[in-house]
Amino acid sequence: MNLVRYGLIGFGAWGKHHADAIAKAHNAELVGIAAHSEATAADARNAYPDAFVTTDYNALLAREDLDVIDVVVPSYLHHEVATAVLQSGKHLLLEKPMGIDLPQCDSMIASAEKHDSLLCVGHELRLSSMWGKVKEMIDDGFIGTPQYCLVELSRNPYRQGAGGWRYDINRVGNWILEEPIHFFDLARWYLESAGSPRSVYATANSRDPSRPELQDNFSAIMHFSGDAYAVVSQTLSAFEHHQTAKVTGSKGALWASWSGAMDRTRHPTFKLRAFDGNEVIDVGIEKPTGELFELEDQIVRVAEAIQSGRPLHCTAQDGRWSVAMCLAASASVASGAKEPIDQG
Ligand SMILES: NC(=O)C1=CN([C@@H]2O[C@H](COP(=O)(O)OP(=O)(O)OC[C@H]3O[C@@H](n4cnc5c(N)ncnc54)[C@H](OP(=O)(O)O)[C@@H]3O)[C@@H](O)[C@H]2O)C=CC1
Ligand SMILES: O=C1CO[C@H](CO)[C@@H](O)[C@@H]1O
Repeated sequence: MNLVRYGLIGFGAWGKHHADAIAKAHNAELVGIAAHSEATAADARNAYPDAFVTTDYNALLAREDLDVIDVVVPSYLHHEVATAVLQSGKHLLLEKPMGIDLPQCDSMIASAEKHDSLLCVGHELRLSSMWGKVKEMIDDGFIGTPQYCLVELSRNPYRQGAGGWRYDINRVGNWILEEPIHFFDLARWYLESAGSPRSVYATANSRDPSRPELQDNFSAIMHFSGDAYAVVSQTLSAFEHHQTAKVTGSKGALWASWSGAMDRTRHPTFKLRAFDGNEVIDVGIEKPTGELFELEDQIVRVAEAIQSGRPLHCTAQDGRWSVAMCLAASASVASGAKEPIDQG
């Protein structure tokens, strides 16, 4: 089968990992890269001398030898760049958050439908051998009817990002869209049988009085249409990177944990323990898990969707839900009240 031809827009901290994952993929090739500054373009040329490199993403999009464009730019540019990709008629892998507001998400969904393009959003944790195993065991009925889910992270502070975009509320949207968005996505996925997320109550605070709008500590309780609920909690005032998910049901419980020196380590420790109502077992995880591994699987999975129609792990609608949950949580932090979640 022909290799799927990838173009990449954005060659920053995470974009470089995307490039590496595309170059490694058995079913893909990295044909071109659009960077922003000349300095970043020079980095891309050095790392990938055979690739077409430009500082104008429209020059990349004008090429006819590309099947899919992978967009890894600061979040406030997702809508602008993704729209140009879809208008060029190519498939799209777009990093999370899908957009920083819901009209952006809706217009990208409409554009993908109009151009008959695949639109995958980069919630790669769904492909994890461990976070995905939790989902598989829930769906197999291991814990009975799922009723409660906690996803929690304790980590070191965010990086600034190119030109400081991650610490500028107008460009980042809010900090819930940065990392808790992954956990809202997991919680909704795990509690899928409980119906749709309906409302959220959230609270947050900042460790730095000069930027109260950027909140280091964040906690939310999200209610589903049945009586199930999820708790998402994160602190950025800690050390290393330690993530936990606990899911309980009418019969049993699952407890997954992951720890690394940082989010991008290739040498994490991780464990999944499971209780079926009778005994506690350690569940074997067949391959390493961590966002670099999941990113590699995501690149392959999108290529498979193009080659053979394999369903995407995370659709545009899933990406929109994740943004909707974060925006409702952000509104709740501001209002101090429980807020409804947009149902689309
Ligand atoms: N799914 C996940 O687990 C993760 C997702 N992300 C998401 O990925 C995105 C990028 O994050 P990250 O890599 O950390 O951010 P960085 O700030 O490190 O990198 C962003 C890059 O985008 C480039 N850029 C800006 N404008 C353009 C443009 N018009 N054309 C081409 N390139 C452009 C910048 O170029 P220059 O350097 O030249 O200024 C920079 O290199 C964000 O949306 C973030 O939320 C990030 C980490 C993990
Ligand atoms: O998963 C992630 C790791 O942290 C980054 C911020 O530093 C996020 O952008 C990202 O989504």
